[in-house]
Order: sequence, then C-alpha cells, then structure tokens
Amino acid sequence: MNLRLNSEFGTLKAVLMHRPGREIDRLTPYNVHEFLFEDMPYLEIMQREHDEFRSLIKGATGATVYRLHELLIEVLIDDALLLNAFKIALSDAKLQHLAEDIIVRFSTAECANALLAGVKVRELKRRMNHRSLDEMSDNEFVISPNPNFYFMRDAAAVIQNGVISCQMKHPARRRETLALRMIYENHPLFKENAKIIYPNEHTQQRPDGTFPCIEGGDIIVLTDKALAIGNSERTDSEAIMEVAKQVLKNGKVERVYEVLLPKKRNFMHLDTVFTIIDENLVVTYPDALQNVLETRVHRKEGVDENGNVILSTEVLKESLLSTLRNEIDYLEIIETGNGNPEYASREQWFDGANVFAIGPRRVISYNRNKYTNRALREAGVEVLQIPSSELSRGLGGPRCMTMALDRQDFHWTPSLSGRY
Ligand SMILES: NC(=[NH2+])NCCC[C@H](N)C(=O)O
Repeated sequence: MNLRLNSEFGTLKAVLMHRPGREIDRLTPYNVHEFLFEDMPYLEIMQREHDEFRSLIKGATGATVYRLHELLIEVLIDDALLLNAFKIALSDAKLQHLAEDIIVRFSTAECANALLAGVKVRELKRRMNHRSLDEMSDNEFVISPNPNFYFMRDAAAVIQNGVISCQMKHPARRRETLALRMIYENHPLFKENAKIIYPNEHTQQRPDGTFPCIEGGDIIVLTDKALAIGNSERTDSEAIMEVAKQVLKNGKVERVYEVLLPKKRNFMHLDTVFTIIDENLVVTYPDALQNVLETRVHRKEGVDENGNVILSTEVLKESLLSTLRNEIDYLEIIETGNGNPEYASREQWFDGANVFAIGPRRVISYNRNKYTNRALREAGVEVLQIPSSELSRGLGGPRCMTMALDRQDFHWTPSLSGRY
C-alpha cells in the first residue's frame, strides 16, 4: 500500500476503520466528559449504524476496509510487542509489574479487547490474585478504555509524503496513537511503506516526555501542492512547523497553511469547520469563515547546513474564505444548513461539514444533516446517507471515523490552481 495521498477525494482504494465495541459501554454519566463524549451511545444501535457505513463504503467504491481490531490482533501475536503494549497500558494505574502475569492468562484476542475496552479491577480479580489489586476498589480501571477509537481519523494521518503519528492533546486518547504506530511499524501490510514524518529525530520532547500535539482531524490535504493544518484546541503551532519542514522538504508540496481556529469545542478540529470534496468545492460552517481571520502560510526558504528546511512564514490577516479562494480558483462553497442560521449551527454541531469523500463530488454524510445534504445535492454532489443517532454522540462525523490509507492518484486541473 502506498500510504501517501495527493488529494482528499480521489476514488477511495483503502481505508482503516474501527467498529465501536465494548469500550463505549464504559461510559457513565460521571465520566462522559473526561472521555470527550456528550452522551452515552446505545452500543448495539451504534454498531448497526457503523456496519451500514462500512458496507456503503465497500459497495460504492469497492475499496478495502481494514478493521483496526483485526490488525491489532495480528500484531499482538508478537510477544515483545504484546508485553510492551500492556506495560504502557498498565502504567497509568502503576501496575506495569503485572503485565506478564496478565498476558499469560489471556488469549491474543482478549488482549486486543483489553487494550481497546479496558479492564476493571473486579474483572481481573476473576482471573488472578495479586496484592496490588487488593489495595484498589473493584470499580477502578486497571487499563482505561479507548471509547474515541472509532474516530479513526485522529491518531494518525496519511498525507502527500508520508504518515503523521499524531500526538493527542487529551490523556484519554493518547494510547490510540501507540496502538496505531505499533500497527504501522510492524504489520506486513504497512511496515514497508509507512514513512513516519512526525515525530522525527528533530522533534523536541517536552519535559513530561510528550511531543507537541497534532491531531488528524486538523490535517487536510487541500491540493497536491498545499496542506492545511488547524492551530486549534488540539494542535500546537510547534507541531505544525515541524510537520511543515518535513512536508516541504522535497519541493512537491509548496505551502502549509496554519489556520488559527478559535479554541472552542465546536471548532475542535479543522475538519469540523470545513472539508474539501472536489478540486473546487468545499463544504463549510459559515460562522467559521467569519471567525477565522488569521492564517499563516509556511513555505520553504532554503535548507541549513544539516539539510533541514528553513521556513519562511507569511501572516495573512484575511478570512479563511479569502485564503481558500486564493489557493483554489473558481472555488464553490457549500454552507452547512443551506443558508438557514439555526440549521447551520445545529448541523455543524452534528458534523454537517465533516463529510467523507469517497470520490470527487461523492460523499457519505449523516442523514440527520438534512439541510446540508440538500445543499450538497443542489450543487451536484452525490450524497450517500448513513444513520446517525448514536454515532454522532461522540461529536464526530463520517470523515472523523475513517482513516483513508490509499486513493487513486488525482489528476489536478491546472486552471483551478489559484494565485498562491
Ligand atoms: N476529526 C474529528 N473531528 N474528530 C472528532 C473527535 C471527537 C472526540 N470525541 C474527541 O473529542 O476527540
């Protein structure tokens, strides 16, 4: 697999997804917010909705849909990887020393489930005894769950020249990155081609050992020559600059836009604000076009004596709309809510702008976003709908739930490339 993408809408060839599982049933009214949910989804319905999404992708494109759970089992067969994954997962509860005792008792599939859905003290006590467990309450997590894993977009991103291994802002999502990285680096399907461009040997670690944060939802391949990254609640400027240096290195990508988003929940990621669904077509939340008034453009100025890219940065004090129009000529904008302000905000909240492009002007969208879907159809877009009453409760949409791995290389129309 190529693991490089020159567009967000070339016909889809391969995608990675995660069918929500038992980790969702770990949510309670007391922990939903800590786990970045708005509510507790009804798992069985959610799974049905997700199954429909997956079948639709396969049926409409013939693309291969890889399942995280299966890939995880395939890499955990390696004892050293398994042990390491458990030591890390147990470290929050300071129980790393139990890792070996646990994995000898569990099948590989149980290990994968434990890493995804977490393990409580009382569940582990059924399988083994240990002094450290007696000191804890039965309801505590020995391994915490990953209920956001179905938002496959965020923990890694494939862009023009490689893979970004994302560094998540919230502790509740940090283990997602480790699991994905383990898959990219070790699974035979990926390991030959996964060129991880961030973090790299130049990335400065913070005193607590973490790297500057960047999340996949903030990363959008705008054109073959331009990448947009949101500087958001979740993504730090330092990470954007580091990614920019790597992406601009070989000269094929010429501009990295750092889009300054308001640090608010409904602007959580750049892809909650807009997505691009053809060379000259974006769908966006109209308020964002007014609220985003500064964008930085990073370009390659030269290289230093060690071969590292030196960036030049231009600050654009203009709306996101003007920036996009300057990058893409004859750009058409579709607004969430189809011009109605109440529906614009309601539908943006439920990720109306977060459609998943399976081909140029072919998207998968939540059925609840009626007005946005109508606007898309009026613009000649093929809109395939999926049910959304439970999937939407985690505050993410179809794009968030997919990590595109491979698309047909897109042939760009020269007359549409803008002034930049
Ligand atoms: N790409 C996205 N917009 N992802 C949405 C992620 C939602 C998730 N509950 C979080 O807060 O992290």
